[in-house]
Amino acid sequence: MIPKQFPRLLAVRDLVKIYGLTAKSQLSQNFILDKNITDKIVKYAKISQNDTLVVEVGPGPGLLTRSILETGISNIVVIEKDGRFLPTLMQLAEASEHTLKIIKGDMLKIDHEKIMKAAHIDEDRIQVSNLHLIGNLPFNIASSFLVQWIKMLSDRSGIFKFSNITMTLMFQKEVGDRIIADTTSPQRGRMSVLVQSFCEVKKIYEVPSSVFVPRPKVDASVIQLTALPNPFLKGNNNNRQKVNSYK
Ligand SMILES: C[S@@+](CC[C@H](N)C(=O)[O-])C[C@H]1O[C@@H](n2cnc3c(N)ncnc32)[C@H](O)[C@@H]1O
Repeated sequence: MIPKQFPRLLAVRDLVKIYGLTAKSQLSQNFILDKNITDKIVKYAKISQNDTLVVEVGPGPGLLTRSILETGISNIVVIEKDGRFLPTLMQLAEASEHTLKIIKGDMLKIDHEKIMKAAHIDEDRIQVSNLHLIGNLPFNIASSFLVQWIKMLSDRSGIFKFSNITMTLMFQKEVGDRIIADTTSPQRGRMSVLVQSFCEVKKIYEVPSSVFVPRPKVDASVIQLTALPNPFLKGNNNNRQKVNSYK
């Protein structure tokens, strides 16, 4: 369901000009200002209304966010470190009738309770709910994000307590290739083994450097990671029972 106010919002490209939003290289800001591309990312990500919560990391001026909202999703929280984007994101939040909640913060340091609070999700619902984590990640720290999230996924902490978790994340192509490399690939390394121990992985979209503003030196790819079932969760605890039976 598309909120009625959306067509009256200024185009993100114009908002970027109006607010003088030049990219900050230290925050690895390479924007996508072409709605066809963000719509495709969302389409290939298969974000659905079954997703209880969508969390977007680094929304920037918010074009990918608009594409997500247009799926009719009812709950989205975005975390953005750069305060300059707050006015454009707030316009979008108002137009979405507050389906969109904004947190200004650093995703590497944030207390995930803050995300759960913003989303109004209580602990009881988490174990039967779906989380979709999405983002055109800042290339310079994308691997740090992923390693932190896999660690949290391994102990099911923070937002990784949800029972079903899908992540749709943009990486620079070379990093994406390492994440999905199988045992026969020369690109296989620590990152492939770590991520594939906890997730099914696939490349869903290749994005040439020419679609970003400013244009980075490298191409990118969107990788989808689906968390493998946790053997220690309720209803899925065969391993734990096996351990107990030896006592
Ligand atoms: C590659 S840009 C993508 C922007 C926008 N999503 C797009 O596709 O046009 C990365 C975004 O992540 C933000 N960012 C960088 N480091 C961050 C962090 N530690 N926590 C949250 N956001 C961060 C940047 O300010 C920027 O908006």
